[in-house]
Amino acid sequence: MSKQTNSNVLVLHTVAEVRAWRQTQREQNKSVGYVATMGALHAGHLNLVDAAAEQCDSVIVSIFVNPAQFAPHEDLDRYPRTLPDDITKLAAATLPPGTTRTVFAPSVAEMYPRGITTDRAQQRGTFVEVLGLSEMLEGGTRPHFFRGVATVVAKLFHIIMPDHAFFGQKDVQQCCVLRAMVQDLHFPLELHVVPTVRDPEDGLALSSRNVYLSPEQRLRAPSFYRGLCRARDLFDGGIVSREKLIAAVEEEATAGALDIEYISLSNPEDLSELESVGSSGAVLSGAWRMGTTRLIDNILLGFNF
Ligand SMILES: Nc1ncnc2c1ncn2[C@@H]1O[C@H](COP(=O)(O)OP(=O)(O)OP(=O)(O)O)[C@@H](O)[C@H]1O
Ligand SMILES: CC(C)(CO)[C@@H](O)C(=O)[O-]
Ligand code: BAL
Repeated sequence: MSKQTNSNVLVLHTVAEVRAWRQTQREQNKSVGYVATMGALHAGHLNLVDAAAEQCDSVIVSIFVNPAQFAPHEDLDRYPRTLPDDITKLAAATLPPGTTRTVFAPSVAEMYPRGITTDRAQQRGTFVEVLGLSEMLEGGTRPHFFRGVATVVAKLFHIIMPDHAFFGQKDVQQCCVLRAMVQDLHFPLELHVVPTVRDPEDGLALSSRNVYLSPEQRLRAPSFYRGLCRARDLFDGGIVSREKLIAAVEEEATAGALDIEYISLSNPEDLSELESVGSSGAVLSGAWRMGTTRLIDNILLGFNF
């Protein structure tokens, strides 16, 4: 049942409601900008909403913790779920006057009519896989992950039919995978990558999973970004070698006693590992663990999306 909350956010829960809403936007000649999220909204998400509102008349945010992108041992059950707060934040966002604000918060059954389990061997039904780009980096540690992301985002694109979709650079490989999916499946939309929003004090990339960090872990977490900044300084000074750029990140991350999972210098087109930054630029990215929490970050060298 759709609901107008806080007076300016329309909250929809079913595919049928979204289809009816989409038809109205079409009849009113409103362009639709879409932001996909798993909720627990923070300033990074709200920055995507701002970007969507700058470009489009009507902004829709999906809030759905997607079981298909979690492995059985991951944090699906404890992932923060804060729908009422999320709606309040969207209601309070300062957007251009007249911007229509809508939330799509479906149930798992609505999104996966055949059911969904995190046990991949037991999954049934239709899935989307972007081969090649999904296997390395994040896909190396989370082999189920991009299949789950591509599947749910393809479903959401079909349901919402946005003109523009906005994703965060923090999840850089996700942007590459989804960009390829849009191209391969001929989705009639424009995909935008929005820069990472960081803590203004210490530069840690905002992430819903930061709430898992203890105060002591939170103090150490920004050392990865400090390493990325040092690598950027080297690159700006003409250093392009993989060894030197990665060593700069490694040194800072080691000083912060981070448990590094990978540090990568990769080609922005196919995410293959590079020996040096060439004319197409490079993505310098990585993942690390702090106890049971896993965080990621990246910077772009010599190119922009
Ligand atoms: N700090 C950020 N800056 C810009 N975009 C962001 C930031 N954090 C998340 N996003 C983007 O918001 C969208 C929804 O992401 P999601 O709901 O998973 O949030 P998250 O903070 O990345 O959570 P998680 O901790 O699960 O990775 C994605 O496109 C993601 O890249
Ligand atoms: C794109 C997404 C909302 C799909 O569930 C998720 O992977 C995320 O929040 O980045
Ligand atoms: N922000 C990507 C969602 C995930 O890590 O599950």
